[in-house]
Amino acid sequence: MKAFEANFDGLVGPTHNYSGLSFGNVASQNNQANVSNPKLAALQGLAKMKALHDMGMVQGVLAPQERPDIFTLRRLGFTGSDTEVLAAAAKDAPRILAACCSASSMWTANAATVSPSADTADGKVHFTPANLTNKFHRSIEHETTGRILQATFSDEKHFAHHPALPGVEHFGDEGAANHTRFCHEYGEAGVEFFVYGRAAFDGSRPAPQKYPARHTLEASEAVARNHGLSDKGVVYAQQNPDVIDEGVFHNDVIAVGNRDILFCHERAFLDQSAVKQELTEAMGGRFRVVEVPASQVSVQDAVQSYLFNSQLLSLPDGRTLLVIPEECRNNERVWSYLTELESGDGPIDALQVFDLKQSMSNGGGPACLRLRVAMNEAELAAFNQSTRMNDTLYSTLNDWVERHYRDRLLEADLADPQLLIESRSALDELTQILNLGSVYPFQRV
Ligand SMILES: NCCC[C@H](NC(=O)CCC(=O)O)C(=O)O
Repeated sequence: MKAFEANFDGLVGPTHNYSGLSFGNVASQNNQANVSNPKLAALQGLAKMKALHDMGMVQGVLAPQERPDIFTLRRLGFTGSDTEVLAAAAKDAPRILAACCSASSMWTANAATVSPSADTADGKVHFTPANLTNKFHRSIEHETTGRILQATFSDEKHFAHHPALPGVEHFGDEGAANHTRFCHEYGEAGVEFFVYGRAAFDGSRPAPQKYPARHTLEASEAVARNHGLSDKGVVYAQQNPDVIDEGVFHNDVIAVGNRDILFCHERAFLDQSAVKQELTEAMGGRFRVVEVPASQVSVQDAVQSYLFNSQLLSLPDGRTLLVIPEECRNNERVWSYLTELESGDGPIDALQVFDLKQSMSNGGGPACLRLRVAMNEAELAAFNQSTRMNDTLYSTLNDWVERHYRDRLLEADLADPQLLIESRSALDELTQILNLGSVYPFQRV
């Protein structure tokens, strides 16, 4: 059966803001307290989704989360009416309030790890929502993420859903941002490549010194077991701990892969030559690596431009496209590398630039915004078609954003009870547009 790679992008939620919540993520830290524009952020994301749909790619939408997260604030001891909860949190714990208002679920590369049916023992597509334990504001996503994934991929004949791993640092799991699947054809068994920052149960292994390694080897191994992957279909690699300390908080900031191509920086992995060899062997010798030398693009340039946070796509006409953020064009060294790459005879044929500045300013590029789900024709027909991008859904969602979103948000606005009302009424309407049922806590009380 023919199979395709679908990209499910996170729709940016109405509370998108810059709160500097992610220690180790340079953009998040540098833009703390800047004014955000949630409306523009959502429209920029939708424009990318529509463009991929127009290229003939299968494109889906994943709904954002309910924020402000009143339910978490109540768990933390804030009481009274919703308005009183917001006011008390703003007064006594403004940083906790900010964490409970983040629109960070937009970066759906962190939503889950997905294994296509060709790789799994039971022949189903498997999903494990990432626990995102390392950052409090992200650790409160996985439950609702799981419900949104179940509402998007609900047919039990084809889709299997697991709960997130235990929410402790030993099993820190950042999902598909640290997972890539290689294959020759999407419908054939592939090689799932799990990249981790540290080994939690082995203190003798190297680890970053300055910034956290969010993802552990043990988390990846547990996901591989739960998904029923075969030993020969899995390769593990450790991220170079030094580059984590230079701001590479996820592997998708320094490497991206698709089919039989790995595009990465030469300093991406610990013992990089062994990693390349292991992947090549697992791929039966047919594997291509495009490795960018530090002499042309430094790790700092990669972190600043998000060159590797690109989408490497196989277009319907067979060409390979690299989808990059505008920041790549604005960096002289990166752009000169890319111009050479495009005109050379390597595996990357074309470039497409997108303006994703609102998301980029929080450390999320084109690849962070999407969750890849490779599916065969039967699975494609079985997922929730109301979440599939097309011309009608694009204009419906644009109109929905125009009606519900603000174009300016500061930390001081997060306690505004009106923002909570706006956000909930927008999401209530969205669940109808996307036919999701009651996935949000406020719809379930
Ligand atoms: N894959 C990209 C994830 C970016 C995300 N940034 C944030 O959460 C920043 C939020 C803020 O600082 O307001 C993160 O670091 O996990």
